[in-house]
Amino acid sequence: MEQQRAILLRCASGFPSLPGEDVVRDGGVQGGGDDAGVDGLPDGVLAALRSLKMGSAAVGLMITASHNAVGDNGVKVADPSGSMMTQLWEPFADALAGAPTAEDFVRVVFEFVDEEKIPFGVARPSEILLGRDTRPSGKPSLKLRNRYGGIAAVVGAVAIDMGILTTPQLHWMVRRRNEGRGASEDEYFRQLSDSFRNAYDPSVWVDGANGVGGEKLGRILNDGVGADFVQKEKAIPHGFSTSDAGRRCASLDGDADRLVYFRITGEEGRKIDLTDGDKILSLFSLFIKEQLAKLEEGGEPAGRARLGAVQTAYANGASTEFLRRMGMEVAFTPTGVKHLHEKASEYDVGIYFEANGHGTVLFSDNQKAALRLWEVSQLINQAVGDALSGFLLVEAILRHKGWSIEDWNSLYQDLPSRQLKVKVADRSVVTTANAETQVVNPPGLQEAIDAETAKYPNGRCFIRPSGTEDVVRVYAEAATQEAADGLARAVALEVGRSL
Ligand SMILES: CC(=O)N[C@H]1[C@@H](OP(=O)(O)O)O[C@H](CO)[C@@H](O)[C@@H]1O
Ligand SMILES: [Mg+2]
Repeated sequence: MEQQRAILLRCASGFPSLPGEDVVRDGGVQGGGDDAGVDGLPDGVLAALRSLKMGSAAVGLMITASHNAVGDNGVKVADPSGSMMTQLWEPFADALAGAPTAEDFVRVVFEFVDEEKIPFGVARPSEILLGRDTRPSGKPSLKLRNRYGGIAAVVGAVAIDMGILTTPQLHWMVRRRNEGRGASEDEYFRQLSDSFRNAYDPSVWVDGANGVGGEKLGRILNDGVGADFVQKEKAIPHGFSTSDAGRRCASLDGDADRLVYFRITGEEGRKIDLTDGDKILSLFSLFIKEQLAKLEEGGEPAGRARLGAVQTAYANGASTEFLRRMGMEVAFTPTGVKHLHEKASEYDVGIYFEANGHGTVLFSDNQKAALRLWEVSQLINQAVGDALSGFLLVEAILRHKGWSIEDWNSLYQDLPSRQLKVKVADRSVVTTANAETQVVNPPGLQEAIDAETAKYPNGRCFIRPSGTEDVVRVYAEAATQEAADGLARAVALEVGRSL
């Protein structure tokens, strides 16, 4: 234990040569001084400890900042099941990342090891699968070397560089590896293509956000592109033009775990018709409900499955109404896929999507017995939301129904909406309740929002602190675009005044 403490301290102090390098298979890490320091060390240590806690099962570490600007970077940790790292460990991750000195870092680690009874220092090596997106900062560098060093310093664990991957591919690989099944990229694509023969329509164009998703789909198209841009700005991404009007287009984000569709209308300059995550949820719900009804008609007990849709407050109000009218049970959770995923797993078939295009379908074991659904369950990534498998399933269902993107889009008409962000010094002063739809603190702000909202017919508005940026987000819906814009602006001013 003392030796482990000394090794960790040495790593955390930023020594250029790290212990355990020879147990690392890294395929080309340079020792250069391109980005000196110990960035990456906390994530390496975190992932290695998580693996130890879970009986040395494989854990994933994805180096990506998803839809954020190319200069940003971050990491995502995949648990041994392939889902996101347990929320119970988030305070520890924050404490590691925020430790001001090497000594503090080591103290945080050892306190946590004691508290969680992690079998620290055992001989059995754990395995960390590393993935990265196409950002230049993801390239093998000193940061990566620190990650390896951090991993090795904990237990002599082995890090395996899986190369450039989508986030969902890495989650899938972690899950498969821990099931003792083939986990290569070839196997990922084999599973997708086996369950998706002939569904890809070559007339569909894809905006890959210049990210790893595009590369995986055949290298397509990063500022002014991607699912976040298309969904929030409702504008045509770079690389597309009004001459593509009418065509069905899909847009992924930088690490391919978000998917939205759009159609360039060609009217009023650069306008698009957005078919967002809410509509993907609606399409999937419709299809799965129909299949269940058929099974039930045929006397199949699987047809009586408990089917649920999971949304956040950002879901367009019209989508919720559509789902409820269809007879779906609809549940709401706070923002962030970890919350939606957890809720969806309570159903026999749980479908979740954020409006921005993160989501997937989860099947309980008894449901997978139903054959069509089995095919769908094979196609759609059970570990995490995956834009590539989501895209293929949309294409398969549209083909099955003979639908165009207009048919699909006309399931319901979106209510006009507006999202704004207000830059604040300390977003943590805002706290919310009721799946983020009510402000608890600062006092009086919810009353001010209610008063503004009451001025607009069909108005709905909420605010919440972002989990990823130093901003408070404002969302408003109303009967007209002008009204939604007006409500969002008025509430943004209230937020500014009260913080
Ligand atoms: C309004 C919005 O799109 N929020 C996004 C954004 O979170 P914030 O906590 O709102 O910053 O990034 C998350 C991670 O990608 C995503 O899950 C979430 O939906
Ligand atoms: Mg993403």
